[in-house]
Amino acid sequence: MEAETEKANLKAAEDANGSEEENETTDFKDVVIEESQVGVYRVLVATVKGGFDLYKQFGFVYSALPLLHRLLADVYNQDRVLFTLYIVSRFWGSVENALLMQMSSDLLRTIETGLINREPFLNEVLQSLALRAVCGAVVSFLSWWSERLGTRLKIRVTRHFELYLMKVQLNLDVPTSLDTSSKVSASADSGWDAFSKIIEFLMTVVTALSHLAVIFNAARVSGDPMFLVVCLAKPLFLQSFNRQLWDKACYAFVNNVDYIRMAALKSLSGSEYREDVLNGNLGNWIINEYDKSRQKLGDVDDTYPFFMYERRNNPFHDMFSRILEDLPIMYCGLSAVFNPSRFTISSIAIFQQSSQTLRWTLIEIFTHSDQFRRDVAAIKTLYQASEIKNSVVGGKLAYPVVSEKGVSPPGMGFELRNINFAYPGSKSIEKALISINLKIRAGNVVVIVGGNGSGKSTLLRILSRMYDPSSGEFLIDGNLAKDYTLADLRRATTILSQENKLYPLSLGENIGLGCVESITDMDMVRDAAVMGGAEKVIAKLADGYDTVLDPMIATDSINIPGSDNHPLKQIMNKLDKKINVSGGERQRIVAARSFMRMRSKTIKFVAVDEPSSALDAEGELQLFNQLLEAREGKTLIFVTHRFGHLTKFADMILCMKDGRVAETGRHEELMLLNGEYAKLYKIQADAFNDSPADLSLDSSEVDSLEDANQ
Ligand SMILES: Nc1ncnc2c1ncn2[C@@H]1O[C@H](COP(=O)(O)OP(=O)(O)OP(=O)(O)O)[C@@H](O)[C@H]1O
Repeated sequence: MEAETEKANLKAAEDANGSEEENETTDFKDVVIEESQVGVYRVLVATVKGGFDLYKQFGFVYSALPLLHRLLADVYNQDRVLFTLYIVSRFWGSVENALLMQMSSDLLRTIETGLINREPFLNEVLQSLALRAVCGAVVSFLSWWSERLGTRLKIRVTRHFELYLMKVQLNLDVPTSLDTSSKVSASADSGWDAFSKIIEFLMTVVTALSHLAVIFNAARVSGDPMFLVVCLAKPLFLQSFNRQLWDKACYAFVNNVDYIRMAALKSLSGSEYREDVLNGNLGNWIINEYDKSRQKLGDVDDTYPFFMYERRNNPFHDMFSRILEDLPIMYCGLSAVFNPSRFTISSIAIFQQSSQTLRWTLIEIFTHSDQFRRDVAAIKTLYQASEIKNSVVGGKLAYPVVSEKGVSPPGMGFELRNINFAYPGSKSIEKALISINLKIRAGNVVVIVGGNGSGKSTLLRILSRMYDPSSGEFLIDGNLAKDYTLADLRRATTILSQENKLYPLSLGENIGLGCVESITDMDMVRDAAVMGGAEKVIAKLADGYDTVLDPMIATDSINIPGSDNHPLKQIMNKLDKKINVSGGERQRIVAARSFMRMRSKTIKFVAVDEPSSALDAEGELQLFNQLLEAREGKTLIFVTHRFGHLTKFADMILCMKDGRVAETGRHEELMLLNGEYAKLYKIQADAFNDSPADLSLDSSEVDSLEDANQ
C-alpha cells in the first residue's frame, strides 16, 4: 500500500515537473527585462509581457495540483487531527471578517428600520449584539488556537523534511555531493514555508470570495450590480499600472565608476589593510583620491535601489489611485442622491467597508500570485532532491564472490586497464590520472609515493570506488568493479585519511562507529583505541570515552556585559570552555576508528592516505606497525610522502608522476632503477646528511642510503 502511495506520489511529482517545465519555458519567453538607472544603480526588472493573465494563472495552478497534493498529503500524514484543526481554524479565520460584516449590516439595518418606523427594537439589537459577542469570542479563541496549532504542525513538518533531506544527503556519493548542479538546494524549512504561504494564499482567495458574497448580497438587495464593478476598479488599476517591485524578480548593481572607486578607497581604511597602508604611508593619498571621486559623484543618490525605483511613480498615478479608492463611496453618494429609494445609510456603510476589504484582498491576491509560483517552485526543488542520481552506481553482483568451497580470499585484488580520470567539473586541462595499467594482488601491501599532485590520492579514490574512472576498465577480484553491489564494496573497504574528521559525538562513539554493529562493545572500542595510539589521549580527559570534543551546542545572548565578573558571564565562560586535543591526538582517535573497522569481518581492503602528517615519529611508527599487524591478509594500500618504515615492507611500490605510474616494483628494484623513486628517496635521505643532494645514484650508494633511512 505504502509502495503504491509512493509510486503515485512520484508520478504526481513527475507530472507536475513536466507541466511546470513547460510552463517555465513559456513564461521565460514572455519575460521582458526592463532596465533603468536609479542613482548609482542600474536596475533590471523582469516583467511578464501582457501583465496579469488570469487564464495562465489558472493553467499554472492546475499544473501544480499534483505537487500541491503531494505536499498536503505529506503534511496531513504528520498529524491528521492537527492538520484538520489547523485548516478549519485558518478557514474560519478567512471568512470571519465577512461574517462579522454581515452581522454588522443586519444590526445596522435593524436599527435604521426601527428608527425610521419608530418601533421598539431592543430585543433585536440585544440578540444581534449577543450573537456578535459570541462570534467575536469564538474568532479570538480560534485565532489564538490556530497559532498554537500552526506552531506544533510546523515543528512536525520541518522535522519530517529535515529527516527526508538527511536521507537524501546521506545517499549521495562523493562526486555527486561535490557537484554544485546536483546539490540539494532545498532546506527543511522550505516545506513548511511553502505550505503555510500556499494556505495563506488560498485563504486570501476565500476571504476575497466571502467579501464578494457580502457585496453581491448587498448589491442584490439594493438592486445595483454596478457596485461590484466600482469595487474592482482600484485593484485592477493597480495591477495594470503596477510599479511595485515586491512581486517581481529584480537585480540591481552599482555601475557608477566614482561610487565604485569610493567604496574601494573606503575599504582601505579597514583593519584588514592597516599594516599595508601604514607601511606604504598611503593615508593622505587615500583621502585625496576619495575626495576627488566624491566631488565627481556629486548628489547622485545611493539609497536602496528598489525604493528609489518605486519612488519614480508619477504623481498622476497616485492621484488617480486615490480617486479610485473613494470611488465606491462617491458612487453610493451619487446613487443615493439620484435614486434615494434604493439606498439606506446602513447599506452604504456596508458597501464602503466591504469594498475596502475586498480591494485589499484582491490586491493581495494579485501581488501574491507570483509568490505562489515561487512557493510551487520551492516544493518542486524539495521533492526533486530525492531524484538526484548518484554518478557512482553499483551493479547486482554480490561481493565477495565466494568459491565453490564457500570461501573467499581475505584481501581484495585489483586490476586497472588503461584508466584515465579527470575530476568532474575540474577546470584543469590535465587529467588527474593518465593511462594507468596495473595489477594489485589480493593481500598485498602496496605503497604509493610521488610528488604533490601526482595522483596518489586520486588513484586510491578510484580503487575505493569513491569516483568512477572516466575511461578504461577497472576490475575487482576479476570482475568489473561496477558490476558489484556498491553497499557490499563499501562494507569491504575502510579508508583512513587526513580527511577523516572527528564527529561531534562522544569519543567512544567516534571509535565505535568504525564497526556500527559493535559500537557498544567497550572492550573492542578500548582495543581499537590502543591500536590507534589514542588510549593515553582519552585517559587524560575527565569524561574519558564519554567526552564530546565539538558538541553542537547552539547558544544565544543579548546585552551581555563585558566584565568577566558578571554572574552570567561566568556561567557563559564555563559553558564555552572547549575541551580540545592536538591535531596529532585527533589523528590517533580517527586511526582508532579505522582499527575498529578493521575488526569487522567484512573488511578486505584497507586504504590509507597519509594519515600521519600530524603524528610524531613514534606515533607514526606505531601506526604503521599496528596496521601491518592488524591486516591479517587484507590488501593494504598506503599513500605516503615518507619513505622508510613502510617501503621496505611493501610487496609493491607505485611511484606516481604527473598522473602516471612512473615506476613499480619493490624497494630494492626501484633503487636499482635509479629513476624517479630513487630520486625522491635520495632527497629525503639527504636531509639527514650534511652534503647537498647528488641526484645520481650508483648501486654502492643504494645500500648506504637504505641504512640511513632505516
Ligand atoms: N576534488 C578535486 N577536484 C578537482 N581536481 C582535483 C581534486 N582533487 C585533486 N585534484 C587534482 O588532481 C590532481 C591529483 O591530485 P591528488 O590529490 O591525487 O594528488 P596527490 O598525489 O595525492 O597530491 P598530494 O601529495 O599533494 O596529496 C592534482 O592536479 C589536483 O589538483
